[in-house]
Order: sequence, then C-alpha cells, then structure tokens
Amino acid sequence: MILSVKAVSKRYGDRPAVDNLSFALHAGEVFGLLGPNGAGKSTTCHIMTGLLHPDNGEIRVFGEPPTEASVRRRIGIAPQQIALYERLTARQNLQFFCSLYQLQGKTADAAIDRVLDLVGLRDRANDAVKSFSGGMLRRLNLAGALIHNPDIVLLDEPTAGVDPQSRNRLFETVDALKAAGKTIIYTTHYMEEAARLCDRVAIIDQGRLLALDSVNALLSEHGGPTQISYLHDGQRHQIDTPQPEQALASLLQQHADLSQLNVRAPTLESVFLKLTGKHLRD
Ligand SMILES: Nc1ncnc2c1ncn2[C@@H]1O[C@H](COP(=O)(O)OP(=O)(O)OP(=O)(O)O)[C@@H](O)[C@H]1O
Repeated sequence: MILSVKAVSKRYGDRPAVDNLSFALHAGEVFGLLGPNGAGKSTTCHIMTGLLHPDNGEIRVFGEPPTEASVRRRIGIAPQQIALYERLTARQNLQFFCSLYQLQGKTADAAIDRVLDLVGLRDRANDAVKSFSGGMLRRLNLAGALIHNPDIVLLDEPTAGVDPQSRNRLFETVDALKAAGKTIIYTTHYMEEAARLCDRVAIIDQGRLLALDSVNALLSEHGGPTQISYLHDGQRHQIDTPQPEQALASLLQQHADLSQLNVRAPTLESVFLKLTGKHLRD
C-alpha cells in the first residue's frame, strides 16, 4: 500500500478540521482532494506527510508512519505557502533544497537541471527569484519538492495566484510526473483542475469525506441529468436525461429544424451541490 489514511481526525479547539477521514492511494495515480476553502485539505496534507499529528487515526506510507526518515525521503511536498529566497537565483534556491537531502556536486547539478526542465524554468535558472511572476514562483516551489526524486508528490493548491500560462505548464508537469510513475496528491478548490488532472477525486467538506471515485463515476452517480434545451416552433423546450447521446440523436431525428441547441452536462460543481446542498465556491 502506497499511502493509507485510517479514521484520521484533527480538531482546533472545538472545531473539527479533519473528521474521521479514511482513504488509500493507488500506485501511480493522480489523487485529487477537492473541497472549498477551509474544508480541511491542507490539514489532511500536513497529517499525511507527518508535519502534523492527528488527534486520532493512523497514517501509513509504504507501511511506515510518515514521520520515519526513510519515508520522508520518498515524499515531496509543494506547500501552499511558497518557501523561496527572493534574493537568490532559481539555481541557488534549488541548491539549498539539495543540501536538505545531502545532494552534492554533479549529482546536485543533474538534479537541479532535471527539475528545472520538469517545470519549464531551465532558461531562468540564473535569474533572481524576486524577478519571477507568481506562476514562476509556484513552479520553482514545485521544483524544490521534486529535487530528491520522490515517489509521492503532494501539491497543495498549486495554482493559487497563477497566470494561465504557468497553470498549463503546471498541468504538463503533473502529466509528466504521472507518466514517470509517480503517485500524486493534488489539492484544489477548482473543479476544472480536478476533472482535468485526477484519476480519482475525494470530495471533502468540513473535514469529512463525502465521496471518492473517478470523475466519471462521481458525475454519473451524483451529478444528476444532462439538460438539453432547444428552440422549436418559436418555443424553448428542455429535457433532462441521463443518456444525452441517445436523447440528442432522437431529438434531431424528430425535429430537423430545431435551433439554439444547448447541452449542459453535469460537472463536479453539480456533484458538490448534490452532496452538500451548497456551491463549491460560496
Ligand atoms: N493552525 C490552525 N489553528 C486553528 N484553526 C486552524 C488551523 N489550521 C487550520 N485551521 C482551521 O481548520 C479548518 C481546515 O483548514 P484547512 O487549511 O485544512 O482547509 P483547506 O481546505 O486547506 O482550506 P484552504 O484552501 O483555504 O487552505 C478551517 O476551519 C481552518 O480555519
């Protein structure tokens, strides 16, 4: 088992931040933790990686507690809070990360080149970090998490404050890490990102796991019907259907002259709404 979370809870005062959470990761998957601000995603990440002790429950990473040194070397964490030295260059920042893992000399140089390539910052290696955009800082933050070539990579809200170009580059990096066989934990409150990147998504709210499955399974189980609306004979019509392809085919067969066809498929937002009665982005 790569990583398992069993009945984990954590309270701050009388407020539960994580409430009896259980799940297990599959090797090589991109696992999404999707939930609104304050859902408990970061707290879960900190517990999973041994940075925070749970009040109850158990975490196992490769069969060991996450606080074991041998386990820690196999996890890379790109935290929500960016931790970089502004006055140093990208390469110098990564040298610091190398020193944390006793990587030196040519091994360190090769590791730095590898991660700069992965995040698309090789050509900015010698520029001071203070000249970087928010998106470039995020990418360098991720590069630091990858320096020791970990088996599990955890990205906590990696697209916060990121421009579209850097966001796409981050997505490509996640794809490349998955292709290299890494297991990835990706937290976000953006359903589009979870849908684009994740093999399975855990939907959490108020510290509790509400559902866990592939995006398609979540959509078909909790997303509700697809809404098809169209104009015919001067009137707008709407049908709700769980089988949009068939419904569309028969509709077009019946009314060749319909117009303003609009198809609204369920999204993870509809799943969240169905499960909690509220919007993901309240
Ligand atoms: N150090 C702390 N002290 C007190 N309360 C905390 C602390 N850290 C988190 N919390 C509370 O625990 C709950 C979960 O917070 P957490 O940061 O894990 O959520 P999140 O899903 O990561 O949200 P965000 O996306 O905003 O970071 C929130 O109610 C938060 O206010």
